Amino acid sequence: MNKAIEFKNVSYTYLENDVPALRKVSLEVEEGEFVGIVGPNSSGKSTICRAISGLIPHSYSGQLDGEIIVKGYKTQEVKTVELAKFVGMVFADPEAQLSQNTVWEEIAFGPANLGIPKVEILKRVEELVALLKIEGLRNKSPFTLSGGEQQRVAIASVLAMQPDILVLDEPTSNLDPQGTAEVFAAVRSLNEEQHITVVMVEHEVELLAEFANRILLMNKGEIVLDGTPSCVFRSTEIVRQTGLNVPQVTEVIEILDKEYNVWGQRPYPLTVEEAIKLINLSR
Ligand SMILES: Nc1ncnc2c1ncn2[C@@H]1O[C@H](COP(=O)(O)OP(=O)(O)OP(=O)(O)O)[C@@H](O)[C@H]1O
Repeated sequence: MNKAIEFKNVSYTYLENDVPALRKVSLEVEEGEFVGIVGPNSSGKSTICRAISGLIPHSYSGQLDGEIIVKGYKTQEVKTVELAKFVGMVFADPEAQLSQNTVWEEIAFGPANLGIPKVEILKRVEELVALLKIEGLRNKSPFTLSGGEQQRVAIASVLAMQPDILVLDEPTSNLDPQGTAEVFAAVRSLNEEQHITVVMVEHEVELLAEFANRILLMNKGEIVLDGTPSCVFRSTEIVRQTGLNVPQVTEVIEILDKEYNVWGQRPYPLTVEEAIKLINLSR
């Protein structure tokens, strides 16, 4: 397995801020992983995303120590336009990422700026509208779409640059449940079928528990837990100490177990499906 992202002892303090946003963070992400980042407000989640995409240090002022290596390149030494060929970044507000008259032009915009030949751009746009299930929206204005559709267009326009790594910073925080489900389904298929490495900051712990294969729990600029969703969300005490909730199913089973000792040696489930499976297995 090749490393997609490496943080070696990374600390970062924004200019005019006394408190470091990242404190000696070390991290290795292999190609093809789907990493979910959770943590309370101000714990450093967005800062990690900015550091992966090179916005830190290139577009933010502050003190960066340690080394960040993306696809073998030290981000400190490579311009953000160069890094954009490896890393695509999607933000919370889909509308703010859109600028063109039609969905087609929106997706073609990035590669056209890079001077990619028109035939290649055509091919990429057609592949992406199919992949993100937005074929019917090609000629529509991005500004007339639903939040979920807009976010999928934003993801498609980032993917048009063919990055190996997709970083999403709370991509569903402005979306309704339907839009959230659309974005998660799209990201899962990009990860599983296109083998794109995914790093996703998300408040929806239930969905991350189901979709990600690794969770980082951040608190006060540090990674306090790093493991499979099952390993992280079953560390209920540590998760709660940071002020976060564990998935609701896990919480209910834990309460029942503590009160009535009904769960035995089985691991606490993270999803309803898992709970039903574990209950059926023990019948
Ligand atoms: N542009 C900035 N300038 C100065 N300080 C910043 C900036 N962005 C973030 N910070 C500070 O860095 C720390 C970490 O912020 P960050 O946005 O990475 O946290 P977060 O976990 O993403 O929070 P949230 O969940 O609220 O978005 C916070 O103390 C925050 O105030």
